[in-house]
Amino acid sequence: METKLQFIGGEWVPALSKETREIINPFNQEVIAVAAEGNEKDAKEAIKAARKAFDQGDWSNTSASDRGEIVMNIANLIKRDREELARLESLDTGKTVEESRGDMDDIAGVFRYFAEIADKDGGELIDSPLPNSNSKVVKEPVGVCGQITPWNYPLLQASWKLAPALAAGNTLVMKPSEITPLTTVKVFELMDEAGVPKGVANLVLGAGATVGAELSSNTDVDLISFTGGIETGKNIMKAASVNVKKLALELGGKNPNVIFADADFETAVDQALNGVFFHAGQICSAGTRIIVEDKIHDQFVDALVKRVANIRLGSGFDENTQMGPLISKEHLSKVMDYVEKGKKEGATVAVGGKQPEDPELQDGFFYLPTVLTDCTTDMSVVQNEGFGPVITIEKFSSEEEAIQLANDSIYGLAGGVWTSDIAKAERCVAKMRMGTVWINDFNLYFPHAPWGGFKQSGIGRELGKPGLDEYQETKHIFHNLKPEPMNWF
Ligand SMILES: NC(=O)c1ccc[n+]([C@@H]2O[C@H](COP(=O)([O-])OP(=O)(O)OC[C@H]3O[C@@H](n4cnc5c(N)ncnc54)[C@H](O)[C@@H]3O)[C@@H](O)[C@H]2O)c1
Ligand SMILES: C[N+](C)(C)CC=O
Repeated sequence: METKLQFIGGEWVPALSKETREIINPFNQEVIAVAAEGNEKDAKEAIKAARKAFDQGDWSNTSASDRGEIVMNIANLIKRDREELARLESLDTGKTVEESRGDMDDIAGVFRYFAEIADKDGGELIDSPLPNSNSKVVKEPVGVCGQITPWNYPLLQASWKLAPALAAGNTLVMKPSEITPLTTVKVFELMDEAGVPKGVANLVLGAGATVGAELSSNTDVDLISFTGGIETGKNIMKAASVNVKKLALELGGKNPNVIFADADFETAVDQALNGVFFHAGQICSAGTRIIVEDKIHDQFVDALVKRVANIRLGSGFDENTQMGPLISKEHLSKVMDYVEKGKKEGATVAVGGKQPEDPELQDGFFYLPTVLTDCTTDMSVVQNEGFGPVITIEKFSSEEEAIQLANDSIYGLAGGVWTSDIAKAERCVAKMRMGTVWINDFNLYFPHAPWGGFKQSGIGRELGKPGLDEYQETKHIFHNLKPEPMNWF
């Protein structure tokens, strides 16, 4: 597949340098596409196009309902091309096609949601302190938005940024992860087909250090929205300070899944697996930190290990496969180092802890689903995000201890509590310092519910009404209907 093009000012163009990058299938390391490799110069061109479209184009003044209609067209085109998009996502990321189909349904739902709320907030009149006056508050687009996405959910994370930015009347430049650009390229074709005007949505492909850094530091960009790792987030935050850009950061997590002895045991075990092993654990909100009540610890570990040992690895295109490979050789080696460090610190490998020996999996970046027991809160495997199929298990003996452990983290993205005691569940979630907390569930997200992190898991929210607010400025307009001199001076 040839994808040597970027989308700038409504035209498909190669990188100015003519450089390209090979896109690799993580299942077998075959080259599946050749993509343009843009750099700072391409990013500057795209920002110029987005600036012009915002300052001189009609998009920001188009009625919100007309913008909503175009965003709805995108949702419908994603539904139309669901299978093609899902297969492309699986080819690029290694995840199962079934998972990718679910992602495409979620993505269409995200565009539909923001299309529907685009025209639902026309502003409000507020009480004025003076007679013969009125005071109103209106929402306006922020301007030119830089949007940077990761490789794990390439199109899903892109949709959480594209849909609200367009619905709110902004123009944008998106940079997908350089290793998984394929579905984002395809969606820019669909946005063009859906009627997004020229220059409004621009796409630059390439590395973070070049394209991403330019988007973060360029003073013509008014907002930067980033999803990715915590260290990259900190760099972007520094770069964005140059013109005090608005900033939205969706960063990592090491998410606690607290299991009390009175939980529905079978369901808690089953959902603990779902909470981690989709996409080989490469999920920001994966429940990789299991904190289980000591009374059921051994029984829980036994049940979990039996199920984990039976997870079927393979090609995402094989319908028997339950878990695909990791994204890259570099990432595989990071996950291996993470587990080795945990072992040195005293964790015990209850299952997994190595690459599979199956000859059919030797060309892919596979790692066995892994459970580490005897974990304590001071260990690096408990504190750091592994971003792989690795669960750490800790024990607790009281509700207070469970909460204390769950909150003992620099992260605050998501967490879960399993119990049949409703009051206990409510007490726990009230104290858990995370942007999303599930009671008797894990890893559920949908367009209406805001998503984002407490603590170092991020700044701001995507999805829900707050996800639209990120892309809007609030303006107060005071109108004096009977101006007269004050004669103060
Ligand atoms: N909170 C969430 O909703 C959420 C969702 C998905 C992924 N994530 C996080 O993403 C991380 C994994 O993704 P990743 O490895 O692609 O992250 P990453 O930080 O390495 O890269 C993310 C994006 O940032 C770009 N980038 C890299 N350096 C840059 C720089 N200096 N300036 C600007 N852009 C730069 C990359 O090219 C890529 O497009 C994990 O930590 C995961 O938890 C968070
Ligand atoms: C936000 N989510 C869960 C869709 C993907 C995180 O990596």
